[in-house]
Amino acid sequence: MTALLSAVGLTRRFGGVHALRDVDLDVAPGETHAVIGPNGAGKSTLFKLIGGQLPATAGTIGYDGRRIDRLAPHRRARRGIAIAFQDAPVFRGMTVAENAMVGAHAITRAGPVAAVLRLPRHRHDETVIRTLAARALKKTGLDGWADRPADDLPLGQQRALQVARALCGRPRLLLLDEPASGLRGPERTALAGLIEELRGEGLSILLVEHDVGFVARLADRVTVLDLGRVIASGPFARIRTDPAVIKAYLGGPDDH
Ligand SMILES: Nc1ncnc2c1ncn2[C@@H]1O[C@H](COP(=O)(O)OP(=O)(O)OP(=O)(O)O)[C@@H](O)[C@H]1O
Repeated sequence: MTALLSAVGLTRRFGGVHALRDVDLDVAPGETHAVIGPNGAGKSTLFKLIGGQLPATAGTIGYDGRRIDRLAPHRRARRGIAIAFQDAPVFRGMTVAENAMVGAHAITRAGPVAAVLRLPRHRHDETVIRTLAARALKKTGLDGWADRPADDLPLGQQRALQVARALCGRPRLLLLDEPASGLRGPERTALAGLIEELRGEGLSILLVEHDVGFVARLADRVTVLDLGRVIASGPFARIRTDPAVIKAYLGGPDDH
């Protein structure tokens, strides 16, 4: 099957540091693909390259049959790539629904000037945005919180709100950056259930996650990075016994 996302030879240097070296990775339509690796492996850098927050030093990124690696982040968002960053801010002083709506502005046609001037096409957009937000909050179990200040949300619901915000952009590919980080058992289980539901609806998901149980439950395929390189890729059951993966996580005598 043709991949929805296809990164080839992705490389990113920061001065003398190779954060990513010649990384190939693809996400098939409807697949949940996890990226794991020890601290400093290059996972966040990979996400930023795909989202467009950072340019690559070398390599290409194809999405839906076209190259996107020179597009600005908002143009990638319009094509259906949404990112839920673990540390993305919940805007304080705004309601939960208003926070979710922020994710829809990226894909509306009128843009911010029309919004300020309150042009008719902006008013049309506003109706669309409200509908998208209401749907996303229902899907993420936050509909009961819609009019409450976002500051009131417990951590589990804040993560759900990051996902709701991303869903407002009507993505075909959802990038999730350590969604389970800091969550307790029941919150983690609820979030895993939500991600499973989204996968069941055919959404393609690329997930960076440290929580091995989370990855084992959700990922169809796992790519393991170490020191910026892909050291293994395949189903979780296979990579967990891969000697290179075990060595990367536990360290070997020649690492010191
Ligand atoms: N803006 C930057 N400037 C300089 N070096 C950077 C920058 N961003 C990342 N790096 C370096 O690139 C390498 C990969 O970092 P990255 O944050 O992508 O790893 P990671 O796998 O996400 O790590 P973690 O699991 O700790 O979040 C590290 O050596 C890091 O120090």
